[in-house]
Amino acid sequence: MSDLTTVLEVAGALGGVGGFGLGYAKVCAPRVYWSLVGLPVTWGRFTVRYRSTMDVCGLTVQPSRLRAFMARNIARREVQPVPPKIRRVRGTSTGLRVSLRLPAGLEPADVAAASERLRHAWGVHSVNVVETRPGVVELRMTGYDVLKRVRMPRRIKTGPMVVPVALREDGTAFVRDYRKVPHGLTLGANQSGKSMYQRNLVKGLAKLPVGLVGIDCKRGVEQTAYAPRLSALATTPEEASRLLDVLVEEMESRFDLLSVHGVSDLWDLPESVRPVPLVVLVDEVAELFLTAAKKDEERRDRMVMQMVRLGQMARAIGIYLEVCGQRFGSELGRGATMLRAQLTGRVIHRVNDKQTAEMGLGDIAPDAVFAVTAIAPDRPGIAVAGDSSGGWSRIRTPETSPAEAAAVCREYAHLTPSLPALAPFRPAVPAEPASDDAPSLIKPQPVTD
Ligand SMILES: Nc1ncnc2c1ncn2[C@@H]1O[C@H](COP(=O)(O)OP(=O)(O)OP(=O)(O)O)[C@@H](O)[C@H]1O
Repeated sequence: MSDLTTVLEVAGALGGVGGFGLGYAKVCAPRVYWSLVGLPVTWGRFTVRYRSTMDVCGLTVQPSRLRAFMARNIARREVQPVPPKIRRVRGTSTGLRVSLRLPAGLEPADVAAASERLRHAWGVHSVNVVETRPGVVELRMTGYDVLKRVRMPRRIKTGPMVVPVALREDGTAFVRDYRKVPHGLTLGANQSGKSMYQRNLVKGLAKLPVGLVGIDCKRGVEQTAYAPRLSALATTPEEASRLLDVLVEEMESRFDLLSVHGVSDLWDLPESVRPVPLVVLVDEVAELFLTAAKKDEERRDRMVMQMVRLGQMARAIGIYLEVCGQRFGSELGRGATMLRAQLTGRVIHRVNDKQTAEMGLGDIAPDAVFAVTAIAPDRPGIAVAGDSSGGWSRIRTPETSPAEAAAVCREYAHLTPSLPALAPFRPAVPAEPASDDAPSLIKPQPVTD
């Protein structure tokens, strides 16, 4: 009897420790908890309840006459409504992916409309529906809130101008693919996470063979730290205006090069003559539009016109715009909405009013405006990313400190291209912070080629 009691006591203790361990893992290591407990349970629940869930969620169709006829003659049983056919079920470290072939009569929008009901039925955190091919959708379920503590997936599709920046709420990576969506706009109120987003972007871009050009008219407070990796930096509207003129000249000379080689796109040029792609990072865009005196208006108008020209034509010659600000509407002045229309890669953080959310997404993904207004103030970094296809998703960047981004820029400084036209704008490089002393500035070496 005492042996049995001991065994029960040990089993109880182990159970308690195990239960505590699982409870701890659920809160502090949700990925581990999901892999050990959530995934098998959800997979089982999905398998057992699939047909009935699809039925009650209105995701079944009446069988075809032929099927009904065959069923009557062969099986002699009542014919059931038909749910989408399961093609593949795959567990991931964040959730469960199910690929479904839709029967005639169901469309992806029907499944998307039922995603909230499916989420409750299978007890998962979220269900996102993505059309992967005509007639095939993928249900991307997440077992826990992956945006709470962001960890980027280990395997991410890369490409010559592809930068992983953030995590989507379905557990996949959100990437900026400049060849697909050449120009981007990031909006958000104070403390919404714009700088963190830019930091992640710069950290990714710094590792690619591209030239980075900074325009930061807040006296360079954000972008000076990236100096080792910047080919040019403008910190005042006057400098920005001159830099934009140079970029437009660069664009024109690149077009001449394309015409000499009889191609219409930078990426069609032979590698030996292909100029390096440039990403122009504009921080706090409103600073470029604001004018204190009448005499500044002419410069402002010219600057906006140059940016609109770059927005309209520079994709073909590999110059991409990445603009960031708090608001971007017609109140900024002439040309603002024309420029905004060119910036189709939109990332909108928490904003102060619905009107700003509409400025950001109303023209390209109107369904996403509500999602922006619903971003909670206590979750900085959450944003809604939309593009001109009308699709959108909720994203969040991993936390990256300014020191981390600056360190990556220093590490990849050797990739900074020497562009003679931009040499006058090459920023001074802050010395590596060795102590708590204020960083000193080292003047850049003159560009020789
Ligand atoms: N992805 C994120 N995850 C966690 N915390 C974040 C994230 N993004 C931003 N934050 C936090 O939110 C705060 C504000 O972020 P950030 O400075 O990027 O905002 P901002 O929009 O650039 O603000 P401002 O316009 O005032 O400069 C910071 O304390 C930052 O650590």
